Amino acid sequence: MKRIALLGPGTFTEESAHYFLGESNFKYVPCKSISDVFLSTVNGETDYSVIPIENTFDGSVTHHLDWLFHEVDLPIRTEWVYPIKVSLLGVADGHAPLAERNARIRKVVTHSVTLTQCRDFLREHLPHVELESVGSNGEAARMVAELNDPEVAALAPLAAGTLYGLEAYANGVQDHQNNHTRFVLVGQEPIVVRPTDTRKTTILITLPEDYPGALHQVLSAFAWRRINLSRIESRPTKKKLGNYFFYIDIEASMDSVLLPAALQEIEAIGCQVRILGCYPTYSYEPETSEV
Ligand SMILES: O=C(O)C(=O)C[C@]1(C(=O)O)C=C[C@@H](O)C=C1
Repeated sequence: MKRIALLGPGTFTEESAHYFLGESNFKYVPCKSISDVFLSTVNGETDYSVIPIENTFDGSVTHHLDWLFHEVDLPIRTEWVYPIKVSLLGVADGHAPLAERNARIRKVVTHSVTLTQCRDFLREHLPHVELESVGSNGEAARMVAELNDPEVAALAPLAAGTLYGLEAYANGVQDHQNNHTRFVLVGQEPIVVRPTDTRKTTILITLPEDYPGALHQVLSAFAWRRINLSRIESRPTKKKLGNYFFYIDIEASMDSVLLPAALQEIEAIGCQVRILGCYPTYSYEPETSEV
């Protein structure tokens, strides 16, 4: 059975992987930090890693993109987009009145990305609390259960509350209902989850130095072939101040005629092109009762 490293237990990453890959088709290996997730696949302890890379409201998880460029050579094998619904969890208090509960809480523990997704909620309902960020939301829930302190709460998935025996003080507290996170599965071997017609290609491009208009030429290689780009992000190469590479998501497959031709044209002007993956992509289909 293939092994998959992910942040967990009790995280959104785990919940989304169970949803898209199935709970029993793989052996899931929960890790405390994202570097442990990456390294377990790099060191051969697992076959794949699940990495959150983008959120609707917080944008790219740049730290994770940088790992893919600088630290590891793990191709992207598939991608999925999953809705993030955050709950406020704490020790059971027999459903105390909301105002009493909010006044009692003095600290909220969560993952830094979840914090940015719940800023308005915190400002409105818990403006007085101390905020502590930890490696994952599952870890936040675990800490609150272990502390067993009614003054400390976690922002985490509802499932983490069930896992650690916490009460849900409030559900759906993320500031926007349309809150989604994009996850990628990286690893050395291709994987087939289920058939889909949608494929994407992700590339990393480093521009030649002192070549005026290089980025314009890169973009026009896609534009005149009518190849759609869904994301372009610049990140420092860390070699020299002002030196950047571009992380580009392309809505086309390397099996098409046009995309390899566009990449050849880009290489011909002296750009370095690294293909990070050409992979199937899945999106969440809500149950009809959820719509
Ligand atoms: O801590 C978790 O629950 C995670 O799965 C991590 C993570 C992230 O790193 O973006 C995943 C999805 C949510 O957007 C918030 C946090």
